[in-house]
Amino acid sequence: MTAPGRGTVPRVLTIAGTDPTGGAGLQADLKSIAAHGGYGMGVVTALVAQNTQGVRGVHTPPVGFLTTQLDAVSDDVAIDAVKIGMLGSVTAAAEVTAWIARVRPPVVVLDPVMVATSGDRLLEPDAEDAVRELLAHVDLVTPNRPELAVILGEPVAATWEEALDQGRRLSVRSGVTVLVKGGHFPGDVVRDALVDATGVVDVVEGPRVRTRCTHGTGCSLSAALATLHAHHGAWVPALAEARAWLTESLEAADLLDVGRGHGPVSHLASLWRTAAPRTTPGRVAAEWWDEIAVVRAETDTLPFVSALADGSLHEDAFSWYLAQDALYLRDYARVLAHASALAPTPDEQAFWASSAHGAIAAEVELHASWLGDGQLFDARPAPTTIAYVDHLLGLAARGGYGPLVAGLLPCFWMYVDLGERLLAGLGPSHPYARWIETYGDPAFRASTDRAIEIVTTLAASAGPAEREAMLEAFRRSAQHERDFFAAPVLARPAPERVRV
Ligand SMILES: Nc1ncnc2c1ncn2[C@@H]1O[C@H](COP(=O)(O)OP(=O)(O)OP(=O)(O)O)[C@@H](O)[C@H]1O
Ligand SMILES: Cc1ncc(CO)c(N)n1
Repeated sequence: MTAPGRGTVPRVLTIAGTDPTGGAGLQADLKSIAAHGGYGMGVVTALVAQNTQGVRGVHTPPVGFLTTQLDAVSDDVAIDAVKIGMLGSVTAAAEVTAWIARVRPPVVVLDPVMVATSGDRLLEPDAEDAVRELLAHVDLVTPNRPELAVILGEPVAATWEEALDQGRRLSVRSGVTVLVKGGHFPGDVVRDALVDATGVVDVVEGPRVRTRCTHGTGCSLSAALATLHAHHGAWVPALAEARAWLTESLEAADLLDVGRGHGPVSHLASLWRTAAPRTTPGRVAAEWWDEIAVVRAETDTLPFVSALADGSLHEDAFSWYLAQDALYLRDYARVLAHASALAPTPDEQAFWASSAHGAIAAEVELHASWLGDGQLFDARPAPTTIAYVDHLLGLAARGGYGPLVAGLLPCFWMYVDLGERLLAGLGPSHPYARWIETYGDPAFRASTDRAIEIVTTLAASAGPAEREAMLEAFRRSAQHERDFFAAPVLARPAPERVRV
């Protein structure tokens, strides 16, 4: 998605009642306007104490204050479109009518709100005439089945054809385009029709979404139409786009899990699906660590790891493991050096270079102190060692810094985690104490934290595809870590070998 240019975001005002649960009224309108790329503004006609189950009360501020709000907007902002929802009272309807006549916004959509989805009245019965008067000043009116009947002073339409006929008559009488809404008719297909005074009828059909969450569909649709008309300059394409959006928003509505009655639609579902989900380095770290929870648990329960922890590990198995680790470290250091070469900042460049140096130093130290005088004990790389190293060299060869450093991370993170836990449970005269102390060391923790910070900061700001590639590299390295620890016991069950 590209950022909109100057002057391309329509400024859309909703004049409506409120819904503190955010599914209908002004709150829903603002979400709908935003979902369609508009800048939403809101003037409150009435404060409604309602939720997904019903209306508890309505507080109407003095009508003079409604005008003060309206003028505050129109005195300052060039308005591109207006949507009018709940008016509540005769005086509010009259005030809004006078303001519209004065300001003459380019596009006005009237959703003649009379009754909430819950069945509660939102318009004083004596205000119906005032709503009819307002009709003369709007471009589109969007009544549902009962509202259409009330405005015409006729019985509620029994069939879709009857509703269309009522829409036609209303349009002829008022000169206003009517959106006849079919949401209240049964059937698997939901139809809406734009009817204009010349008799042209444009029907838009869509599947009926099986959900109880239809609270505020009318509000959201009319706000969407006001915004989309500002984009398209015509009602038919605006309705086609709004209906496709509404279907998607209804389909995702249950996932919101808001309220116990008729829940709201998920206004931003489409954007959430296509935009990269917002995250933070901390969240990435928590998710990725959790992502490898099973691999970590499998590593912890390996015979090699348990025997290392309690010190019962056979010396030969340990030496075999260390020889493999020395072989691993040599190439790991090369890959770290490659990360240093690719690093975007001097700080990261230095970090990976210093880690490369640390890995080589560790290899030299292993040779010197454990494996004896430069002789690797059984020094051919095992399949697990080759597999891990090849994975890392592959990441380096493919050239992407993100997946490469994500692939390097488990070698820090899983080791420090294991080292710290083994160190905490270290008994006296443990044969492998020195090895454990290396990895449980606070300096190694500090390096690990820096590596986590570099990788997760990069992942948090990456697009979805790059982040997934990084996670995949991280996941696969974690599996290689586990397999590396599984190899000594699996490859050489309790070897009774004599050292030469
Ligand atoms: N279950 C559904 N599946 C698909 N579209 C629906 C569904 N329910 C309503 N719609 C659509 O939602 C829009 C509003 O419909 P409806 O006729 O119910 O308006 P409304 O009664 O003014 O809404 P509300 O008072 O709930 O805000 C219409 O475009 C309608 O076709
Ligand atoms: C404020 C307000 N406007 C409209 C509706 C219609 O759903 C509602 N429930 N609340």
